[in-house]
Amino acid sequence: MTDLTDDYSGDYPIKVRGLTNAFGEHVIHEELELKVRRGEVLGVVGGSGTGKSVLMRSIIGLQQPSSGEVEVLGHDMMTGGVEDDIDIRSRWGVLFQGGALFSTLTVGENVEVPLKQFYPEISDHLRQEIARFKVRLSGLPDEAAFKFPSELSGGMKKRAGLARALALDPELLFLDEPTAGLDPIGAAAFDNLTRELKETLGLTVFLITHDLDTLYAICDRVAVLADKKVIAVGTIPELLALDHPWIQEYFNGPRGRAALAGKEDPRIDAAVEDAPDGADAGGSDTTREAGA
Ligand SMILES: Nc1ncnc2c1ncn2[C@@H]1O[C@H](COP(=O)(O)OP(=O)(O)OP(=O)(O)O)[C@@H](O)[C@H]1O
Repeated sequence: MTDLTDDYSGDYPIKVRGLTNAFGEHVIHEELELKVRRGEVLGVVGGSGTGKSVLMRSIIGLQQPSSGEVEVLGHDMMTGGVEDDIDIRSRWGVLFQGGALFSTLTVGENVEVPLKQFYPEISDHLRQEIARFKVRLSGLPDEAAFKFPSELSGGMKKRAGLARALALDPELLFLDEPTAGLDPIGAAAFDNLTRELKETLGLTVFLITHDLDTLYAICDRVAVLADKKVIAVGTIPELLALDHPWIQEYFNGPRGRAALAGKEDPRIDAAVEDAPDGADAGGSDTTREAGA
């Protein structure tokens, strides 16, 4: 892996070393390396099927890798004990693709689920109050707490999923394609919310996305998955300087350029100017639907 920014002296709440994942003969990751910095929003990009979700599942212990090391908040996810595992799971929140809300529970009750699981001693009243606070924190109106997922718009469902991910005051937040399926205004609002929560709550965010606007708007660095590995991790200007065909096509192709339009970051402008040739500069498209 090429880590393009080596001027960092802080700690890494997520460390992945030599990770290999395979389903039968199908090798998804081979000796993958990744380190996530404390307090950053790390965007994770890559073509469809490159294993972004499998990587996230490996980090949070939902996927048993074939080999390698995964360390989260100092905890070895491969060999840690059950008690430790339970403790560590209360220190992160996850927003899965599609929200993964329980359809028979209201939004408030969905947010209460992890509170009940990890803090059964909390009174019903306090638990409900905490859940309603998380619902508001996620930008939903108070009354949304009493609605069922089927009564919510796609954007509201994402926010409800976010409220549940924030239930336990996590240090780490995992977001799997949080803006997929949202209209551009809803997606931009979700981006802003993510950034605001990251800054006010001091979160470290692992964010899988195909959404170039999200990358430009809120990601401190971006990790690129290809060839079964994280081929590079760095800021967008740093990635743009690399002569890798997928990276060039992704960031410097028509959708990448459209996402860039309107951004006033001289570092990015300079990087585009200096980027190796080869990207298709023609055409235009809706950047919020940008796929890989
Ligand atoms: N439980 C599983 N059993 C078998 N194969 C799986 C399983 N989970 C994922 N895969 C395969 O692993 C590969 C990577 O899947 P993954 O969902 O991580 O891709 P992704 O990069 O997140 O894709 P997308 O951007 O389309 O969401 C795919 O080929 C997928 O079919």
